[in-house]
Amino acid sequence: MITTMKRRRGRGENEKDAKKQKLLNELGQSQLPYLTPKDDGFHQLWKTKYSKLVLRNAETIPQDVHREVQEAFGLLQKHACLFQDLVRIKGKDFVTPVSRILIGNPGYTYKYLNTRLFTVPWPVEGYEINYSHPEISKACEALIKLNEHLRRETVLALQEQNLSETKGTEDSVVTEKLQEEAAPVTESGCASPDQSAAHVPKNDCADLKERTSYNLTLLNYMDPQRMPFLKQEPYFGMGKMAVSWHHDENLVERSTVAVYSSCREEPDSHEKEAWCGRDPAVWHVALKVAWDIKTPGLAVPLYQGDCYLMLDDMNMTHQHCVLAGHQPRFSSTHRVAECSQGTLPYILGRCNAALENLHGDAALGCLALKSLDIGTIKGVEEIHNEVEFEWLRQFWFQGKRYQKCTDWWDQPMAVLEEHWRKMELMTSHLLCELRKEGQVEEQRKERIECLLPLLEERHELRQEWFVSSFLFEKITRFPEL
Ligand SMILES: O=C(O)CCC(=O)C(=O)O
Ligand SMILES: [Fe+2]
Repeated sequence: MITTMKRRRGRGENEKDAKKQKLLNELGQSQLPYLTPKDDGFHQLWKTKYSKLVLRNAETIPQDVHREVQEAFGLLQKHACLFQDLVRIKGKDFVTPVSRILIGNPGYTYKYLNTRLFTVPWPVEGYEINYSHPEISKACEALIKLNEHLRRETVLALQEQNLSETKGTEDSVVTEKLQEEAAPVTESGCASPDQSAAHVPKNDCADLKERTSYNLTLLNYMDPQRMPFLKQEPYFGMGKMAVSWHHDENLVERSTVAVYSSCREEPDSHEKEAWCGRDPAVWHVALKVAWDIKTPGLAVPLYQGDCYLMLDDMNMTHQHCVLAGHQPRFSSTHRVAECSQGTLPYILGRCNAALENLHGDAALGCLALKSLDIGTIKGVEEIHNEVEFEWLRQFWFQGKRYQKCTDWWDQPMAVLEEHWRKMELMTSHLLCELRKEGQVEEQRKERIECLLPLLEERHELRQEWFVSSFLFEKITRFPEL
């Protein structure tokens, strides 16, 4: 818990840096090779080293999905629902060049680069959701529909890849069967209970469902004309990047990431053959094998409505980045977020557990702590830090952005804040108790030793948040500085 909370630089990051530096040294001045579709060997490279990247051209996606999703992008933009994030990389704060919004299951959150985003809920049964405008409701509906489409495509793609390992004439018959089955996925998530397990040996049923049930999508938008200071891709010379090299974080292990890409085509005016390497006017997703400078990189152009899938463990074995074209572009990136500590019911449960140690009535001012056991104290103060830094400050920091779309988080956040206030009281009660005379000295020492690191952490994190808020305010309000 505590380690995930820290915004400070961890040992892992330093090791990664050293590894990266070693690669850069080996590389020296030269640039690594990469292939695009106009290069010989592009398809061969894709097939051999990037086989878990699957492209679904726009033509394979139903027209109504395209229409509704593209309309949704326009509506979200019209209502100014997308925002640049302040993220923290290697201990430093950065504002992302892309603007984002998270849409997904009600009460879910997704943390990337130390920023926790909260979902604008898409409509699922059993939840009443107020949207601030019917057009935002419409947009969320389109995205859940796209989500379902991509989920089915993913099941098919995973099954096809496993089948491609089986031999001979059976292939086409089995593929046909699976395509029929992938359409309405049953409650169990398998194409058909009696067939799939036998044909898909590596992905057992429950697994397959878990690793394809996207629970949220992170939408990205960027207009390159308005972003003159994009970073150059450093290893291959691929040109300007909208999103730098990374692995997607906080996903269920071996889960697929599915991306819908939407970008108007360039009016056909630029010199087609004037460049070598990738076409700088066209958006691309680029991939490389992690920590490997022998395998050439791959740059795949993305045209209006194209989708790509990063299947299975591809997000772990490879890194990806997004190369900017000339036109504005939206993408919707569907993920299976690892949410064991990232949902509203989870954090409410934690708070309730902490408040169990509170005896009495806050309103009447007669409060007491039930137990001063070191285990209990530690547990409570950890939860106190968790709700403050992982939830409340994250939410406060992002200001009123969620209210542009929905009031969904207002009430739960007020409840969490109320819980946090009680925990503040609990800490001050605890400190009072520890100051009291007449305690067994040994016990008192033990309690202080258990409490101190947690209070120190709270203090440091409050300072960090203060500095970040100040910086963000400055950057967003006075970008010219
Ligand atoms: O826009 C894309 O194609 C992918 C963006 C991406 O990699 C991300 O949001 O993590
Ligand atoms: Fe990504």
